Amino acid sequence: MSDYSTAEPQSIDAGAFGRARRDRDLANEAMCLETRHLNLFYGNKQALHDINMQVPKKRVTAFIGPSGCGKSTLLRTFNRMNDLVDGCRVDGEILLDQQNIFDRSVDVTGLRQRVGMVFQKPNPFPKSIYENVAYGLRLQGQNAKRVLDEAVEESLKGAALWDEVKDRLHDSALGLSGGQQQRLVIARAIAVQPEVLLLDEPCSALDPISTLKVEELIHELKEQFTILIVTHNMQQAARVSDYTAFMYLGKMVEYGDTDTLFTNPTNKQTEDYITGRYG
Ligand SMILES: Nc1ncnc2c1ncn2[C@@H]1O[C@H](COP(=O)(O)OP(=O)(O)OP(=O)(O)O)[C@@H](O)[C@H]1O
Repeated sequence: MSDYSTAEPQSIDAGAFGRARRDRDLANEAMCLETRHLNLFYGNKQALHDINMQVPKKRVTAFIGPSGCGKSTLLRTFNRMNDLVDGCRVDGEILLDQQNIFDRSVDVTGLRQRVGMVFQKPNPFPKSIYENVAYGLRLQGQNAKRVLDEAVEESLKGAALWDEVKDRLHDSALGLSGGQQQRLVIARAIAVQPEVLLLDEPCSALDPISTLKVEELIHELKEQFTILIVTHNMQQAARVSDYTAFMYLGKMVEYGDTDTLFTNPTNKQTEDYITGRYG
């Protein structure tokens, strides 16, 4: 039975998560990703300082912290999106299933298929709904109609969008609402069957109802994928995640089970932030 309820928590106190407590323990998890002494620099400016964390498989891990603390930078490092930023330099390691993603032998396009990403603002291509979802598979050389039809249907079902679009698959994706576009982008990401999904504030451009749908979707997707989410919204982090990392000034201040971090943080900075005393 799902432990997820859509009720809005009144505050971040014990029992106010809008869901049952999960009380996860990293010691009992199989790991998907691990960072080791990860430092990142934009030119001379260091944006990440000695990040060491393990990200468990098929769980939701949330990154929270004040603006500019490095949440998005860290998220983008997991599929080397920062390679595209001029002057950006990384040292340390990130292991994906025990292989360092910075190894020369790693094919970055392949890495980004294994580690898919969804951004804040829905970014469907100016193509049909069908072609948006089929895009990654076509890039891999898959053009068999039967295979694509099946993958498009499965992915749209997986993104909880199929019922809303099944009769208009060949219409432009740009005609969908913002919330539908974000679920389409998620369908596009899962069509290539990644292991990991990186979600960078996926709900911040959405209305409350679409936000709820995406949150419910995240809960379903973790059956299949390892999910990392950056969010500004602490209630959202508390609702959707199993584990939470609190970052401050490029450092990981506290990381662990979401229930514990929000109800009994070990660090004073974490406590100040989650109780709104930060600033
Ligand atoms: N492309 C870039 N070039 C130079 N500095 C950058 C770049 N991107 C981010 N930074 C800097 O790195 C630091 C971390 O930024 P980042 O966007 O990762 O933080 P964030 O926690 O995600 O912030 P927000 O919540 O506001 O999105 C900030 O000081 C930011 O100004």
